[in-house]
Amino acid sequence: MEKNYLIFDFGASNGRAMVAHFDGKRVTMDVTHRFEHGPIYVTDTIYWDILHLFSELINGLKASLSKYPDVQSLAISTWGCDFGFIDERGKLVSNPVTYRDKNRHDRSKLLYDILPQRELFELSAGSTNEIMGIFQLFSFKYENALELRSGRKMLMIPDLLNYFLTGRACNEYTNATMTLLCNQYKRNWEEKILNRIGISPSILNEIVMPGDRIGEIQTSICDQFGIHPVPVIVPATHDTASAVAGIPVIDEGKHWAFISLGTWGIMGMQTDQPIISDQVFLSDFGNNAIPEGKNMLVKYITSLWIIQQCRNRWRSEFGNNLSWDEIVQASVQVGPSKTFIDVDNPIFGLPQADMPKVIQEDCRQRGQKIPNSMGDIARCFYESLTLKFRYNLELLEEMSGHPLKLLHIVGGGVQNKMLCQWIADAKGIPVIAGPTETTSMGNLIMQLKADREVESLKEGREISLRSSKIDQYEPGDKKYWDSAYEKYIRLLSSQEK
Ligand SMILES: Nc1ncnc2c1ncn2[C@@H]1O[C@H](COP(=O)(O)OP(=O)(O)OP(=O)(O)O)[C@@H](O)[C@H]1O
Ligand SMILES: C[C@H](O)[C@H](O)[C@@H](O)C(=O)CO
Repeated sequence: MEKNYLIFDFGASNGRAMVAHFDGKRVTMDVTHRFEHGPIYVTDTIYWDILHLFSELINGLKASLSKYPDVQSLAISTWGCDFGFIDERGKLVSNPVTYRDKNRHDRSKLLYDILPQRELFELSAGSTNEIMGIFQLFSFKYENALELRSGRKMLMIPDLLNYFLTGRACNEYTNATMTLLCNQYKRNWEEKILNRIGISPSILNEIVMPGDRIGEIQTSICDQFGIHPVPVIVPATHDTASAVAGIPVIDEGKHWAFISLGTWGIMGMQTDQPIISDQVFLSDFGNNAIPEGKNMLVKYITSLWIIQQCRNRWRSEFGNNLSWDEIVQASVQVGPSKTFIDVDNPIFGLPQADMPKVIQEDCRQRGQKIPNSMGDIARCFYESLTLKFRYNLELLEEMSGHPLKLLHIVGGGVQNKMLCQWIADAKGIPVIAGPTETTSMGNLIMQLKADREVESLKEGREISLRSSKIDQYEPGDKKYWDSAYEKYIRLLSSQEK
């Protein structure tokens, strides 16, 4: 008998509700609701509009339940890092601040005066990339912000949405590791970190694990919106952890790595334990939880965000119809790039009104030829990103002590076939690309586990493999990429000086 499950996958620029039909072997998905949203700049801060997100959650629920009243459960995954607070009455204190807000980045040095970066890494095992939650929490502390004066419970974005739905305030573990407030060996909050930054542990809640049932839609919400109660499961609420859970792994025994390719390129490998070492720290990698007590050793690389920002700008010049295809074709036509950027340079991670100009200015400052046309700029970006991936894949090989045999690329970025082929060529590794919807697949696997339809992540990934459209890219000629890589490495080392 076919069973239906409701998935909410909210990304940083759009969200969707999907109903997955599971026939015991395979899954098909029906997108029942889609919406756009985005960060909002006001009073020198960039916020998320959490009530807009909640109203879209309700729209997704209504659309899905009217078509599929029999869904077994629902589960929500969103981007990581960000959180809001509820006060002592259980009311929302304010809109959550986004991980791209400048303040949390600017204040990281002050945090490190209290809790040195290396110590933070060793206590949490996480990447000390400034997008992580602790930097925002510290920024609130520094400002003596209302969030901390009135806030009684800190809830990550999916935790907050779950709380609005069910009335239960808890923190799901994979996303909790995106705060750097957890000790990933003990799988619990790390009081040493909280004490050092002067935050009361009481703001943190019971930790729940992917696959746990946390309740059902509360009566007041059902009455208000004319829907019926549905069990609420926590998946890996951090979308990347869900994406990794959903990878259609073709050979678990091979040394494989992954890139979750979207606005971020989250590159890494699955390991049994968090890895804390000099090499991991110095390479800006870190650990985050994925389901079943497993770990991902990852690096958060600013990726298609840069070209998305460029497209926003180009659309204002060339018209709103400018497609990804046209940008990719323009980059193909101009031929090999004469210039490169370091996509990890913080200026590329911030919202920019004119990203093409920021790229040109960076090239000028580094004494490189300035890319002029849309094609030149896109080519410079796509090649730089490809080389950055090669660089980090080599670091992963050094860290793990094994050559990589296979790379899985998942997420919206797999629609860029040229980029997938370039990554295969530049690293000389076969790439399995797809599906675009791995986060939803990973979300579903945890609902299937909660419903005892599958026993393990491994079994879930076999379902993902049977149900997904994947493309294989064999590595081609590496000569061009070897010479480009030499130039790129020179650029990276000149930056360090
Ligand atoms: N047809 C296409 N050709 C080339 N690139 C594409 C195509 N479609 C999407 N992309 C690239 O993939 C990126 C991400 O796509 P999309 O927004 O569908 O994914 P997503 O999973 O929602 O990403 P995120 O969750 O990180 O926001 C786009 O910014 C774009 O660079
Ligand atoms: C940086 C975060 O992990 C973010 O949630 C990431 O998962 C993402 O943007 C994927 O779309």
